[in-house]
Amino acid sequence: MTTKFTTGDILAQLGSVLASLMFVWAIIQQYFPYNLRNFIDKYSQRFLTFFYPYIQITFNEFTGERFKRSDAYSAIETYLSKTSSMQAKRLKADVIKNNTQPLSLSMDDHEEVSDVFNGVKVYWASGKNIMKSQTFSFYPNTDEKRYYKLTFHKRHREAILGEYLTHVLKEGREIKVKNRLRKLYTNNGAQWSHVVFEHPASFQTLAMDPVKKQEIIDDLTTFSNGEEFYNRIGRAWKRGYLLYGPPGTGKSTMIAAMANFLGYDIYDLELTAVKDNTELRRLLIETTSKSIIVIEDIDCSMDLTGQRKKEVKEEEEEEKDNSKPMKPPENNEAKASKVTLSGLLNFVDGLWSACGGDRLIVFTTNHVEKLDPALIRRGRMDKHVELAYCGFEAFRVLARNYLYLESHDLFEEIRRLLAEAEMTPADVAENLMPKTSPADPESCLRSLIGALEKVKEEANLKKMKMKMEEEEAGRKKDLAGVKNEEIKVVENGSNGSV
Ligand SMILES: Nc1ncnc2c1ncn2[C@@H]1O[C@H](COP(=O)(O)OP(=O)(O)OP(=O)(O)O)[C@@H](O)[C@H]1O
Ligand SMILES: [Mg+2]
Repeated sequence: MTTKFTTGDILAQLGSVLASLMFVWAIIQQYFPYNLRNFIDKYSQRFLTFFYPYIQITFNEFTGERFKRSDAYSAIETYLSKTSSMQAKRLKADVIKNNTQPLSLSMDDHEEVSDVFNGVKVYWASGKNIMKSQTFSFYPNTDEKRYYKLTFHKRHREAILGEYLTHVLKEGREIKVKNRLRKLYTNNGAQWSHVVFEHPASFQTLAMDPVKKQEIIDDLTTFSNGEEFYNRIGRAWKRGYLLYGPPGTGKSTMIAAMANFLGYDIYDLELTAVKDNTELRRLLIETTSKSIIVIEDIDCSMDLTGQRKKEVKEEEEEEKDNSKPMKPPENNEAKASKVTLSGLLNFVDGLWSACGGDRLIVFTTNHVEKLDPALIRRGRMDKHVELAYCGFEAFRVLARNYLYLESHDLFEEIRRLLAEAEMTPADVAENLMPKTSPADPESCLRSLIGALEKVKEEANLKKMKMKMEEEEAGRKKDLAGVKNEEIKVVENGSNGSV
């Protein structure tokens, strides 16, 4: 009869041999002189590696700099959190203030979990070394050095050291970016200050044509996963979006939805507060990767000749206001804007090539026709998105969000009216906002129908007025033509009489 040993049996045997050796080693450490201990340590390790086919790698929590947590350790911790929550018996929980996930879980000390990568099984164990403190303290001992130990068979050395570890670190970092508290930066002159970004907008709640929406989601996904692609084709990892449409169609809401979808920070750049191109460059270089840089109402922030309109307007008003003392000319000069279109274009084209990481730049405007074609050509603003008046599909999203309605008898009437009247999603949303508790969907829909009819009526009146004005102008023109003719005739007549 032959006895079969499973891999588990062999590992168990090796484990007990190791445990015995460790025990012997502990005794040796107590009683043998330092040199002899070193000697035994060295040769016992060689002996073990000869018979033990597994490789171990330790990732310490702190390396090098005393108070700096190792990036690899925290990426591994994040990477293992999902596996740990399913496999480990003892877990550590930490609260993270995040919209999507309230707790971060990791395995407790001296736990072990396994992971499989391309069919290869590896083991991750957590452990800690406690340093003996020389001083007495009432506080808990902080000299605990935690580590993760990765164990795998030596025949997989190449795959694990290369592909697997790269995968672990990349995925861990990505999850960390997604889970972090995101920030909204605004510039006060040349300084960024930030608050926590907690806008609830999402693509689900954004009312727009579903096909267009899916196109944008796909584009963003491709962009955010495109590091290798951008490297391969030798282009900076950036993408420009131009969002245009009338006020209240959801441009700012879409930016918030984009940031939530990608897990990016937002830098809301107020161009009118930036002194000159140098300051602009400095501000933009300070932005971090995985962020969206937003310039709202680009046509109002900057004139296409390079002078900011707001300030020019202010100056004009000041000139009109005689009660205010006039400022000395040099003061006015210092105040004039020096941020130019070419400065902005140079930045859009050039900076990201020098800074690593991915960035989206988003411009919004109510008047796309006013923008210089140089600013919005593809390559600078790669994707142009029109946020339009509310269509029926966009209305359905709002009805679902505001009133939990998938369908209703009044929907057909609303579909007909939306095709005839121009109303922004912001106005439609306002009409759908429940005015009673509990909400009465029908009265909200009727209020929307009333509002749409009013808009339609006003538009018809406006059209009629314009037509009448045109006809009046035409009549006046004709009359003027007739008068001119009469004058000519009179002139000719008088000439003839001479
Ligand atoms: N497409 C939309 N989907 C959902 N809500 C919308 C949409 N458009 C507007 N809203 C609602 O209307 C409000 C105003 O919208 P938002 O600020 O995004 O408009 P905007 O296009 O940026 O306008 P402006 O050009 O004046 O900056 C938002 O708070 C949001 O609740
Ligand atoms: Mg806006």
